[in-house]
Amino acid sequence: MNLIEAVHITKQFVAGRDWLGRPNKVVTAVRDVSLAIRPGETVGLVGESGCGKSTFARTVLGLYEKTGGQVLYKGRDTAEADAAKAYRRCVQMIFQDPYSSLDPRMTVGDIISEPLRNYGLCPTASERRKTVEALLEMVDLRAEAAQRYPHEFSGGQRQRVGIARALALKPECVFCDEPISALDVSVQVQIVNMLKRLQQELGLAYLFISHDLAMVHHVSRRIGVMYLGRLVELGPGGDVFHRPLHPYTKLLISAVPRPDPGYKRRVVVEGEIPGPFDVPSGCVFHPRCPYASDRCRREEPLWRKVRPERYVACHAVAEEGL
Ligand SMILES: Nc1ncnc2c1ncn2[C@@H]1O[C@H](COP(=O)(O)OP(=O)(O)OP(=O)(O)O)[C@@H](O)[C@H]1O
Repeated sequence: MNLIEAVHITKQFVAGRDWLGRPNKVVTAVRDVSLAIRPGETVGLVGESGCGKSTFARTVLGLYEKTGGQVLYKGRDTAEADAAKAYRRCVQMIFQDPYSSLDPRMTVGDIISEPLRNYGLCPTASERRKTVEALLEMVDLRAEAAQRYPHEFSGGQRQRVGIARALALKPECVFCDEPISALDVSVQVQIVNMLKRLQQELGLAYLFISHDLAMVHHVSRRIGVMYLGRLVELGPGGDVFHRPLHPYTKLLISAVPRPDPGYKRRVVVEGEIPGPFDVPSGCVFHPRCPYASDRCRREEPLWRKVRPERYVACHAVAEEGL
């Protein structure tokens, strides 16, 4: 059974109001995205900045109210109070910026134990101290770190504190929103390896969000590719990375740096992402797509299963019968 299933999730933001305060300008940050996460697996979500990755994660988590769709937790609709309560504990999030996501006025011990206090777990101070120590050890920080403040730590150490806090409630799934992009490359490797170790030890599932397709490929069992709020491709990680179907995924892969100095980057498609207020008709990717036909300009492609576990929304792929 799926641990979490996002079904047809849509999220719109009000971006302008008329003189009576009525919304007259709306941004659709996420449109009709369905994605399931199974117990213990990592699903990567990739796409350029502004394509709606963070909004999707925050909406599925319940940090943003959804405009449409359903979130199921172990098959139960999280609109129901009981399922919602269990779900809130089961899924936690770690954020991109370890500098701003931790309250600078709180000690690391208080930051990590705050969720325990909010849920009435570990009622005594000594129980909380022991739990905090165990959590610090899990993320390779020393017990003394609990008495110190976030500014006394490096970026990588602060991200470890964020991870320890996310683990405090023993979640089954952690949404990792660009968890390493603010860190130095050597620290990125350490954090990714630690996330993998924690996954093994604790049986965690991850939704791993990044604009870096190579990194997403490195950590994920399955990869979803987003463009302008839509999911355009989904499949097993190796398949999406080595045999992409959607022209946009091919564009992302052509942009992945190669270690070979003789390698010439093959730019498959060019052009800027349209703004959220001038979303193209038909397939939203058609202005940048080298395979675009009249049909792509007119008709939005359907989300199609092309083989087991493999989905894509593209007229060209459908017509070639892949
Ligand atoms: N609170 C908000 N109010 C209005 N528009 C928003 C809000 N949050 C996000 N958006 C818009 O929704 C779209 C998707 O943004 P989102 O941050 O989810 O993308 P992203 O893929 O996570 O990009 P990044 O990696 O830069 O965070 C963008 O057009 C953004 O401007």
